[in-house]
Amino acid sequence: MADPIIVFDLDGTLVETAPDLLESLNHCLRHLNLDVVDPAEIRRYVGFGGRIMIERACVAHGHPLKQDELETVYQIFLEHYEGNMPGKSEPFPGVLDAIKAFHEAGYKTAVCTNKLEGLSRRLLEGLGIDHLFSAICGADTFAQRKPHPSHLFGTIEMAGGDPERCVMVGDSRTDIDTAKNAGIPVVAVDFGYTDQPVHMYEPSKVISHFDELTVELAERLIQSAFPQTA
Ligand SMILES: O=C(O)COP(=O)(O)O
Ligand SMILES: [Mg+2]
Repeated sequence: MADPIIVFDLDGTLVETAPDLLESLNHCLRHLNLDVVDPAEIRRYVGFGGRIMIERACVAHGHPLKQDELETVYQIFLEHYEGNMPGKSEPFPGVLDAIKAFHEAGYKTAVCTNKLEGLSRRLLEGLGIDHLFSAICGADTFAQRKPHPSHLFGTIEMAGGDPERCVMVGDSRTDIDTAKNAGIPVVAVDFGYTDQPVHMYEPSKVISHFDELTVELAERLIQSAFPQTA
């Protein structure tokens, strides 16, 4: 039988990656002779993958990129980002304790991210935490990416999880929309990367620290989303 499962977004939810994304994005902006982005600004551009982050930053800095220029800059970004991994990135406070408590309660955990799968694996391996996840699924793992629900459903299936005993945890509108599109309850962290405060996107619950992400909370959310599974 499939196990209950918690599916985590990566950037801004599981791992604080902004300092390294910032360095690699600014490496690209310098290459284009554009002004660099500051730590607060980059938080508005993350959530849809690296290409869109670069695109948004360049538009904001008065230099919209043509498709071929974007591809070139994206390759520069990937090379720089991958070459510096795991850099200053680290898991958010309390998340590893929360994962441990879920494992002890019989839950699986998995990652569903709009980062490329290879980069995601490399980052989690670099941090020594890849073994915690039964599946690590990126923007290029399936035909569709978040906010398409098949990215989340595919992750759950690959992990051996039960889609009717699942909670998604994310930091952005993309994650909240993904979970809603899949009919799965979603916990939003309020310390990640988003253009608007996450409560505006009406997740099932907002938390400010992972000590609030308890097995009891997950069970309550699952029970109200899927009363028949209780
Ligand atoms: O890198 C991004 O833009 C998004 O990554 P995430 O889906 O893990 O937040
Ligand atoms: Mg995120």
